[in-house]
Amino acid sequence: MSASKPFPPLKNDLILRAARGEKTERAPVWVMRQAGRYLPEFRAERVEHDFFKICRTPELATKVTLQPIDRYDGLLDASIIFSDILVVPQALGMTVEMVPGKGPHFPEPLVLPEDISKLNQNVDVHKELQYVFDAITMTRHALDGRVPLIGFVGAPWTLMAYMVEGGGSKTLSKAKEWIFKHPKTSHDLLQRITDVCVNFLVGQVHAGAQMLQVFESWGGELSPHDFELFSLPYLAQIAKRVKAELGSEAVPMTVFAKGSWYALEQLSEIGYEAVSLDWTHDPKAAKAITKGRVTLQGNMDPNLLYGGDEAIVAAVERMVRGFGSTGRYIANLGHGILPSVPVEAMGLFLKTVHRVGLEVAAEEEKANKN
Ligand SMILES: Cc1c2[nH]c(c1CCC(=O)O)Cc1[nH]c(c(CCC(=O)O)c1C)Cc1[nH]c(c(CCC(=O)O)c1C)Cc1[nH]c(c(C)c1CCC(=O)O)C2
Repeated sequence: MSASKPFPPLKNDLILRAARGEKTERAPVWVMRQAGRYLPEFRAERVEHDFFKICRTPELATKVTLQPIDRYDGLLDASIIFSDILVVPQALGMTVEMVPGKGPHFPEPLVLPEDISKLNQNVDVHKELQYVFDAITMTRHALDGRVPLIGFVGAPWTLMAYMVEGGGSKTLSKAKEWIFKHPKTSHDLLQRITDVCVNFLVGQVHAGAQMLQVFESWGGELSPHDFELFSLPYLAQIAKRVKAELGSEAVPMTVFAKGSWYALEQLSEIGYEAVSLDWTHDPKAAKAITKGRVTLQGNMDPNLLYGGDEAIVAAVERMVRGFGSTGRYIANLGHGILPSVPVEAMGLFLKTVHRVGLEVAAEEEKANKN
């Protein structure tokens, strides 16, 4: 697979325009974890293949990335490459298993500060993560220009937390012990993860990714003070360095710091075109804080997809009317879609975003003429 063969022309660039702050005919929409277990066709692949086998096999990653695009034909305005944030700890030399029903598991997490010496030095992303680049290039061709392809990484604090906790955790007490007791080693570790993230994102764009998202899924576990010390500087560094390295090839970047509502203003000032919001933000309040500096993405509570048709429609109305439809807005959920959501509920969410988005766009145009 080579990135040198030209990619098919893009037929739908709504999300790229929305991210760059250009006017759109309606708000674009996609959903975090749109390829995943709520789709029966994804579960069928998982019966056959281990999770990381799918990630590591470009044909399989391409196939599942396209599953939601095909099923919700014409309703999704972006695809996101099928992979996981935990491929970066793997590239750093750690073993990560995906245990069905339990989630990620690291048999040998980082326990003592000196354990970071066991991690690979100077990670060559082309050696360790070439399979992601190949999957991106293959998917970009297979998409045939239907929608843009998003690449992603986990943010350094979230990845460090997994590497120290050894998996999910309710309290993050081990990772927090590190930052409080061993701040210097923690910063060393965060910097090493950042360096890999930067090279990995640059490589994803060279392979064909048209937009990038950084997932700080555990941002909200930090106090505002600790977020400013252990998350924000690395998020800022990633945006700055990726853009500098890509130069004229730079693509729009989104930051999603789940739970870090207190940092919205700062997140809108560190070089990302878009900030993704969880459902604890009120749309109008978030717009007032960010003052049009960035595109906002989100933010319906994913659990509303269990709430029945009426609740879904009402929530989409509130969301799209709150954010507006034609400027600096990308519709999404406030976090990943949950595994037991009915496929019809996702369909209704997407259709309603389109319908309300077009209605609001027409109203906005009328208001602008008056
Ligand atoms: C924290 C995080 C992870 N992975 C990811 C995050 C950040 C987003 C978030 O906050 O949810 C990101 C991610 N994970 C996955 C994608 C693929 C693209 C997409 O969004 O469709 C993306 C973008 C696939 C996946 N990643 C995972 C699955 C399910 C695994 C399976 O099939 O067994 C999928 C489809 C596994 C995973 N991977 C991770 C966890 C905690 C789990 C287990 C929880 C769960 O099972 O949902 C780590």
